[in-house]
Amino acid sequence: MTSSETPVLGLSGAAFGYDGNPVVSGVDLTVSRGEVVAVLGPNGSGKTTLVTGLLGLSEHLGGQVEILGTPLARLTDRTRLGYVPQRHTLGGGVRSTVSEVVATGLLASRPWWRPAGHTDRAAVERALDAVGLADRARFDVATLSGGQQRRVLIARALVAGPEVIVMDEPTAGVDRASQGVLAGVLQRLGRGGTTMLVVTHELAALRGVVDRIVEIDTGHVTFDGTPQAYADHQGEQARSVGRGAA
Ligand SMILES: Nc1ncnc2c1ncn2[C@@H]1O[C@H](COP(=O)(O)OP(=O)(O)OP(=O)(O)O)[C@@H](O)[C@H]1O
Repeated sequence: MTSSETPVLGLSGAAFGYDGNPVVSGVDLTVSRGEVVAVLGPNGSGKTTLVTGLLGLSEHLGGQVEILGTPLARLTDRTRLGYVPQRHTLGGGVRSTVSEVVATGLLASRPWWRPAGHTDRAAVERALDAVGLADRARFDVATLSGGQQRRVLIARALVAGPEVIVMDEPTAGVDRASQGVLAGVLQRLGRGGTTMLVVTHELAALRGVVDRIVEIDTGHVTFDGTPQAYADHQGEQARSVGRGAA
């Protein structure tokens, strides 16, 4: 058990990368229960490497990383983290209903020999309800729009009841109206107390949803604070560039 004061994520001097080579390093980051944190930064700065490192999908190459009070290397129950991967929709190759896709999010927590029961079906219904797709449960996923498919993937990440959800660009590549719907889904989850770490290039789409911004540039954290402080920081940077050009 973790107490409510135990940070959901606690990183100190953390480094993550590939094949032994760090891409992000020196990351100090503490995320408390219920926080909704946007991770911003230029292309290739290491945002995905950082968040996938928390999921054990990129290599942890240094520093301390604790998830819900447990060192990353000792975290055996991966269902405590939910993950919505980057640029992912559900193509037409696989014929599955929306419910079936969401139910795959329960596979890690259910022994293979136990068929889905009432509790599992109720969890799928709750997750679909949370993303506003309860009425699409029996639809073939391939018939859904890109934005709706993202919501199916969010439901899949939610269904096992994770304590933190990591999302990699959930609003990228969908039209503005769908971005608004997705932002509404994230806002409801955030208000319900779900801790989220959201990599995004589209901060405007998530205005009012995130309560903290972490900026990564060339593998290092270059800002960590509130959206208002970030706006001030950007204004200050723009002014100093202007002064340099004058
Ligand atoms: N699987 C991998 N193996 C080796 N290097 C990788 C791998 N994935 C990413 N990289 C490298 O790590 C660096 C950071 O990539 P990363 O995807 O973390 O950045 P990002 O900030 O998420 O970028 P974007 O905004 O474009 O998604 C890049 O130089 C990239 O080429």
